[in-house]
Amino acid sequence: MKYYPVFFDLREKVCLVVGGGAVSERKVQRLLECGASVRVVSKSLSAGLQCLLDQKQIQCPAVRYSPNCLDGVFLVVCATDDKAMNEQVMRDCRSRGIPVNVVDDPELCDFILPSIVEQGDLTIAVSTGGKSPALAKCLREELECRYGPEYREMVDIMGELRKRIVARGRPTEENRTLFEAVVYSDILELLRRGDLEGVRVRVRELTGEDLEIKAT
Ligand SMILES: C[C@@]1(CC(=O)O)c2cc3[nH]c(cc4nc(cc5[nH]c(cc(n2)[C@H]1CCC(=O)O)[C@@](C)(CC(=O)O)[C@@H]5CCC(=O)O)C(CC(=O)O)=C4CCC(=O)O)c(CCC(=O)O)c3CC(=O)O
Ligand SMILES: NC(=O)C1=CN([C@@H]2O[C@H](COP(=O)(O)OP(=O)(O)OC[C@H]3O[C@@H](n4cnc5c(N)ncnc54)[C@H](O)[C@@H]3O)[C@@H](O)[C@H]2O)C=CC1
Repeated sequence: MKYYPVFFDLREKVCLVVGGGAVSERKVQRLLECGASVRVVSKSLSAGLQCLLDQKQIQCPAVRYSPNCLDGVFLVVCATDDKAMNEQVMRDCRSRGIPVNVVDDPELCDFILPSIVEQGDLTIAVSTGGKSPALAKCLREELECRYGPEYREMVDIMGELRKRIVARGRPTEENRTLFEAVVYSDILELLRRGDLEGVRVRVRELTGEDLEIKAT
């Protein structure tokens, strides 16, 4: 069994979460962070979900699930503790071609969710192919220590440099050599030390670009 890892752009897309407990709340939080428009259908809501509803950050169009809850929905996460309900949601999604995650049953899932480390626009996703969420979480905690805020700054620097260097219109091979020189330089170390002037000097030496380096 091999999963296909992808990064979806969920902005403005409607995502449905069925169930309103602690697990749903975690999934809803992540969907909101990614800019999704989140609908929750559940017999009850956790305190956190109720709060999101009061703040109009989520919609709760129904208390009882029915197949028309799937109208206009891009993807579904099903997190009830009712196995029959989970199976029904999965079948309805299948027949409409909507990808579904059933949290307590990988066999019913079209996709599973990884454990995630984020530093700005850097995302490191860990999956054990569904074998051990506890191990995925443990690795995530380790990676969080290893990949600190300097990576957020590094990604921003690389993003800006890439824009400028690609705009020069030179061959890809030449650009790649430049990007690699920056990535493998001591810039990460300088960022860790907070030596922003040092970073600016090094970027200029390596690429000829004069970037304004801001602490984030
Ligand atoms: C297959 C998958 C489907 C999916 O949900 O997408 C799935 C399934 C199940 N999880 C279960 C339990 C737990 N899940 C967690 C935590 C997380 N689970 C997540 C993902 C996934 N969980 C997918 C596979 C990911 C992979 O490939 O590794 C994470 C990574 C992401 C997220 O949920 O957003 C998130 C960590 C977030 C973080 O970094 O903190 C913890 C730990 C804790 O809560 O402390 C426990 C208790 C400890 C344990 O059991 O390991 C159970 C048994 C339920 C029961 O006992 O009845 C099942 C069902 C089964 O395995 O059959
Ligand atoms: N994948 C994961 O990360 C994990 C999965 N689980 C599993 O996820 C499931 C949910 O866990 P919790 O959120 O802790 O449970 P919970 O009991 O707090 O929440 C279940 C929610 O589903 C709603 N619900 C139940 N039947 C429903 C129906 N027919 N229609 C609509 N809503 C309905 C309930 O009102 C409640 O809001 C459990 O089955 C648990 O075994 C548990 C831990 C981690």
